[in-house]
Amino acid sequence: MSEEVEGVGLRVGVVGTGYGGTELVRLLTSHPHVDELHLYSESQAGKGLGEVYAAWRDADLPLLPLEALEETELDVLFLATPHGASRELVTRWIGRPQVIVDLSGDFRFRDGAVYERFYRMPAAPRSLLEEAVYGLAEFAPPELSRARLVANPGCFPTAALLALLPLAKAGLLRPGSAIVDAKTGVSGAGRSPSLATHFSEVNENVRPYNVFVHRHGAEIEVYLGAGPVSFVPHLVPMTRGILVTAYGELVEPMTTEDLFELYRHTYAGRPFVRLLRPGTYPETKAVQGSNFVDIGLIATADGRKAVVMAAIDNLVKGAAGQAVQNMNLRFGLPETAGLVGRPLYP
Ligand SMILES: NC(=O)C1=CN([C@@H]2O[C@H](COP(=O)(O)OP(=O)(O)OC[C@H]3O[C@@H](n4cnc5c(N)ncnc54)[C@H](OP(=O)(O)O)[C@@H]3O)[C@@H](O)[C@H]2O)C=CC1
Ligand SMILES: CC(=O)N[C@@H](CCC(=O)OP(=O)(O)O)C(=O)O
Repeated sequence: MSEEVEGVGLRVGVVGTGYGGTELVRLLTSHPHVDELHLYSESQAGKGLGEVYAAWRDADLPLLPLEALEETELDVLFLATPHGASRELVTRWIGRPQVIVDLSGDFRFRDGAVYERFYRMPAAPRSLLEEAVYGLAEFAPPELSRARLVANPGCFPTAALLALLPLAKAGLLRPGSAIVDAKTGVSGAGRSPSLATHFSEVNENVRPYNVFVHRHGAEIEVYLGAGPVSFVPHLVPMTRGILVTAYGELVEPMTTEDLFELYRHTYAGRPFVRLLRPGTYPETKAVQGSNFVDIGLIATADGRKAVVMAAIDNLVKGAAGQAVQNMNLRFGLPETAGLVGRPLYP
């Protein structure tokens, strides 16, 4: 899918050896335009990645302390760190690597007060919030191509916004009518164990959580721009994947075929959006391990409501994959560079 761009070889760093950071390593180690890859870790510095993850036991990937960021010139630094930690790291290192791509929620809201309400911690300095470019890759603004700081979207917002933005941008979604029902795999909660992600709490169980108070509900509302959104996430017993089923009232009646044409037009030429023909619906297994988003849709018989379903891998399109896609767009590389792997199936 991707062609080589002569002469571009990036020096890349990744901070954090959690699930997001390690997924970045998986993608970046086979990226055709990454010349150098440096890994930084707060808790595991001095070890190799293979000591932290058995899957990497044969790899020569040393984990450097964060202070080593001082010593290396980087073109891109990915922060796969929790909110709060990312705020500190960006404040300290902005401008040193040419670009920082942050996977946390710290720079996704321009309005620090909204951030503080949902994340319950102090927001980053206003100048940085205003500078950050929200990297929903398929809708990224032209400023992405010169950004110093990219705020990689949340996993649920990525799926929900890709499902609903074509309608909202066309003025066809009735404000305040959107309902987003979402199911997520457990890796969305990161690698640190907790009671909620304990095997016996998750296995053979499905449960809603953070109903109407999840911070991703606020992120979806801000970037959808179609009034309040009712967002209900559910935890389901799988490792990777998000399936969003979004419902919205239409401002004017539409058929399923009208919807399909609108989405086909909106996503024409976007390599990671697989729009499914009416009558076919997305499933998480068909995107696992890949940067694809599969989108299916249908209108109600009276044409007054749309139901749009989107499936992504939360660790790829919902995190590390989209972060690499943003790096590609930022540096004028083929959008698909390093992201051509097929989904794992079954
Ligand atoms: N998991 C997912 O599906 C998604 C995650 N995200 C976001 O991406 C970020 C990373 O998520 P994920 O990898 O899943 O989380 P994990 O909990 O698996 O990993 C986070 C890593 O951050 C590092 N870290 C923790 N505290 C600090 C600190 N104070 N300073 C520096 N580094 C620190 C640790 O790495 P080390 O031990 O090496 O120090 C830790 O392993 C989070 O902000 C998350 O919200 C976004 C979208 C989807
Ligand atoms: C299963 C699970 O717990 N998922 C996480 C996903 C959040 C996330 O990763 O996103 P941020 O970067 O916005 O923190 C959650 O619902 O909070």
